[in-house]
Amino acid sequence: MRKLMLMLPQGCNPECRGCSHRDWSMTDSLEQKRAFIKGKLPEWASCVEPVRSVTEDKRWGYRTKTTLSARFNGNIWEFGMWRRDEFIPITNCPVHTPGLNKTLSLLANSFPREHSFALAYIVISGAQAVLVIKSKQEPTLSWLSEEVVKGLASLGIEGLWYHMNPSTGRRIFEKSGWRLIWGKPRSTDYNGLLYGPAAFQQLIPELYNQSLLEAENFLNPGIQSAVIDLYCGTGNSMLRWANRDADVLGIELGGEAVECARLNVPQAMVLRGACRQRVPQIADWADKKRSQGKEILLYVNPPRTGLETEVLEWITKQGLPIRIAYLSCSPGTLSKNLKLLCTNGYRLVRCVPFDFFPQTHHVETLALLEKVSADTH
Ligand SMILES: C[S@@+](CC[C@H](N)C(=O)[O-])C[C@H]1O[C@@H](n2cnc3c(N)ncnc32)[C@H](O)[C@@H]1O
Repeated sequence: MRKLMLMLPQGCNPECRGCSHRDWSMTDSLEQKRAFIKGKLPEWASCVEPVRSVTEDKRWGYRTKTTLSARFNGNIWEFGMWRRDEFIPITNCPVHTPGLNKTLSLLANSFPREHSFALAYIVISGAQAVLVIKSKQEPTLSWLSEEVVKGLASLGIEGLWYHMNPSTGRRIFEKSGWRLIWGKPRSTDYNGLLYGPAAFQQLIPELYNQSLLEAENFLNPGIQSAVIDLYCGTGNSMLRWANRDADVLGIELGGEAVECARLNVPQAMVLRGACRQRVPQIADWADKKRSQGKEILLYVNPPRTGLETEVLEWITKQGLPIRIAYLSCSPGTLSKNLKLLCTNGYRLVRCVPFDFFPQTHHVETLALLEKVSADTH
């Protein structure tokens, strides 16, 4: 595909590989994303709708969360990413919100200027900031002056954590080793739901809510429905089903997300664990709801690895969900999962891509499926 090359915006480090569409026009980027999905889903290419995005002015400065490596270069603290042995500093990233960049700069200028402050990563998620320390020993707090705290608060930060993780590597967060060093442990997201420093959160509320609305319109839950929400996070989707008086079961692996989801959607039953391990409970719950005369609906939003084999087996063998909304961040695993679902009683009705990560090659896809006929299974 021929594409128009644009100038990089101010602050963008040409060495950074984070945004491979950053010098493409919006039209080129969205066309490439749609073509990429069609290429991954050739059987359903005609179902793939144009990619929904936000207006040009909202395609920069949208990231309210980031995870960056940290290093002390002998003089100052820097945040960025490692490529093999080379450190690529990211100081004023144009896809970050200005507030996020200011928070990073304030913290970098406040930390003790010494290698013994064993900071490995900084993770900022909305109003919660985590300093991941590659040591068992908690570092000094002498740097956290009233002035720093005031500065953080003025930038919208509400909770600051040390996370002691001596073995931190690719896996940044462990279950233990968390200590809130300032502020409060939970904040409220754009939809009014509680979240903590480790929970997953989608960016660009306008688009995310559009994807939830599409799923809601398709699933059409009501008092007659029982909705199974897999990989439910803090409960943004579950709240929609519960608000329409459906019975709701959510499954989520992250402890903090489960804790928040239970508070955010008290009407729902939320189980903690990997979905594959919760299949027996999912099956029991669905059978019970069926015997009460409820229709079964399914909403899934798994990580890149897609639906687990055990979950797919339950769906295809029992065939209980009459409609499925599947929000996927990986067209590759979506394609594999769709092949199985569509040769086992389901039909893809629509495929709506969303540009949740402008400037990058990433694209999210909402696949809407219905059961072919009630007596297929
Ligand atoms: C793409 S996020 C979606 C979260 C939520 N649906 C939302 O929109 O905010 C995937 C979620 O699945 C959780 N997760 C990852 N592996 C899981 C598994 N095997 N079983 C259940 N949840 C899992 C993650 O903790 C994360 O919250």
